[in-house]
Amino acid sequence: MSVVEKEILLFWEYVKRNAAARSKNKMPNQPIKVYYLPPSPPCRSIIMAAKVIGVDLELVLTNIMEGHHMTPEYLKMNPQHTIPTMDDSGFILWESRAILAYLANAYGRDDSLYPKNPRQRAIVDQRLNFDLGTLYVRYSALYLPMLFRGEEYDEQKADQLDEALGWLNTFLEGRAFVAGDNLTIADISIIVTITNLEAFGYDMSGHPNLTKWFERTKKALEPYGYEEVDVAGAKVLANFLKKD
Ligand SMILES: N[C@@H](CCC(=O)N[C@@H](CS)C(=O)NCC(=O)O)C(=O)O
Repeated sequence: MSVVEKEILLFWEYVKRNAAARSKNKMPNQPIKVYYLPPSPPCRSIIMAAKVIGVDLELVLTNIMEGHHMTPEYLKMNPQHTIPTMDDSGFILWESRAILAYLANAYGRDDSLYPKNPRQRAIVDQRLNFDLGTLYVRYSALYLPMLFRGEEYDEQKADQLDEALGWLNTFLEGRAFVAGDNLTIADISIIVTITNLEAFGYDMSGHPNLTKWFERTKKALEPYGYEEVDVAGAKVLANFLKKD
């Protein structure tokens, strides 16, 4: 066999192996359960990502206002008692960003939502960690006391949130999406906070890259439930804000 024939054979084996691995991974055997509540921001990101990926979810309403997350059954599954929690044929996972990465890895048609290239993936991970450790923390510090305890707007906390939005604005310099040229799970994780801010009337006009990205990402997610899932959930939360 010539060298060229050997190369062709090896390549063909590689194509077949990959196709087999991909088709094995493609669809879950049973519907993936997600314990959720519609207005919950991290739950909204999971529902939109599943639609982008094209995987069906069985949504299990879990009303944390009524303690559905504190039952012995729920605590056995997730001792940290948070929503969203995912059950994929007995594989239990919580923390929305970990769930996003799992769904994209396990069921993504390709790796565009969560790249396999180490450096590209590292940028997506950096954005997800920024979201978890900084943006969502600063958003929560300002708004959760206002939403659930009727507290007043705190200027110092607002400045800290605006500083985080400024960093996000800088990350977006020369990029269409938060981690590069295409939509990734980092955009889907971050947009839910930005959608809340819009619903709460937060002025983001000082961050032009951010506002342009927001419009672009809304359009990208429009076919995947942006209005029905994300905006609708944010509006429910906005109703909790004290009106002057
Ligand atoms: N970092 C977590 C946050 C999850 C979280 O705090 N969810 C809230 C609802 S939005 C919750 O479950 N609260 C009830 C509790 O913590 O007991 C994630 O992204 O999944």
